[in-house]
Amino acid sequence: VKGSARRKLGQRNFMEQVRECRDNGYLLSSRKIGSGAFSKVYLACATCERMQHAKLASDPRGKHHAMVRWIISTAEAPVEFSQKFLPREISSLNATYKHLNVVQLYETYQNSQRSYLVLELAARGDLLEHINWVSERRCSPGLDEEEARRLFWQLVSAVAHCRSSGIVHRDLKCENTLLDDRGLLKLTYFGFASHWGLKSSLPSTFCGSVAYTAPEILMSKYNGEQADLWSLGIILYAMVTGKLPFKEHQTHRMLHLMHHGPIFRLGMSPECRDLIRGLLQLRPCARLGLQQLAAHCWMLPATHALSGTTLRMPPGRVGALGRGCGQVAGPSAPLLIPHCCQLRRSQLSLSTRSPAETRSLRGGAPGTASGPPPGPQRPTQEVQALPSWGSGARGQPAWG
Ligand SMILES: Nc1ncnc2c1ncn2[C@@H]1O[C@H](COP(=O)(O)OP(=O)(O)OP(=O)(O)O)[C@@H](O)[C@H]1O
Repeated sequence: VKGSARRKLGQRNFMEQVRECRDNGYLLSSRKIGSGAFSKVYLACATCERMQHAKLASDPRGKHHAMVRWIISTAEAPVEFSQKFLPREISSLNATYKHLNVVQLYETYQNSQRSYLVLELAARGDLLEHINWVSERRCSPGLDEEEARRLFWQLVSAVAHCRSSGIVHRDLKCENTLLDDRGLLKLTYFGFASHWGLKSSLPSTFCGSVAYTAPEILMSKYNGEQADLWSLGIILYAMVTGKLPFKEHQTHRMLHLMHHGPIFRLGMSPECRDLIRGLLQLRPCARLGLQQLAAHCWMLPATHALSGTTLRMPPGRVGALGRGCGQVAGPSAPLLIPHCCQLRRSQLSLSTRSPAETRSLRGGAPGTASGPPPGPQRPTQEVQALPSWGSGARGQPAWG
């Protein structure tokens, strides 16, 4: 009886959401893409009238038909979530709008019960799923360096764009980078992001997931920008090895591992090792800066492989010169960023795992799914090489 009452309530809520969406110009599909602790993500499309909305009409990809609708039951969410993280997410996505590698937020609206976010659809799961799936298919952990370079380049480009928009992400990890149906990487989840100039440059809260967290944050000496560079190093290592470089639950053991540096597998190119080492420097000021990272010799083939637009780095954000084999561009030198990536299909047989399977990969956190995501069926047995072993579903923060 309890179960059927809950089902009825669920149906009534869903019908309310359908109505609220229609009133706001969106048709909600019954297909749930996934759910979080306080959210449900559904596929939706805009009505013709809604399509005239400025942001939808100027979608950089011109792909208007598919988008996700993130519905957050504000009534059920804790105050901290609805008053702190959600507004942060929205303002960061607004600030970083119009970059090919950052998830686009088209619109938001809310009532007393719910907040609705209309987001660009990234239909192919996250980077973690992709790495695990490719590893399984290749029977060898990690992506090949060419593919890793192409994806990493897009991530660096997204991070550089965020910086030039005044946003420091502070929770960079494989699970927070999604892939769309063209295999383009989309940075998302800005709930822990900080804006330059709003407060002091040192964030006061510990954000993110331990496995991707920089040592200075574990030691309570914060600097969001340089910590993001550490996380980029962890992500690159994860891409090319299919593993996390440092895996310990206790902070002091984690710091001990970090102190010894990452262990590289045979076969990894010296350039790639050099880049990872440059990012995984214990001292934040010794870490490669974004400009140096983008100009590093391991990254350079990506600039040839991708047709590009130019991106100027924010002034005064250039790190120390001359690390490793990276060639340092001048402070105002434009960086090539991917404009339209010519990615090979064979390299982009991305995840079509259902959210339920995704959850099991992420450590069995709660989440439901109704219906598989689009694309060909994939084996359900996944390599669990890269558990998201931080502190929660998608690495809920370990609050200090
Ligand atoms: N723009 C998007 N395109 C496609 N799928 C998305 C998009 N945004 C979120 N999702 C998927 O929807 C699911 C739920 O995401 P959501 O952000 O609501 O919760 P979560 O962050 O995964 O969980 P929690 O909030 O509990 O940490 C995830 O599996 C995520 O991959």
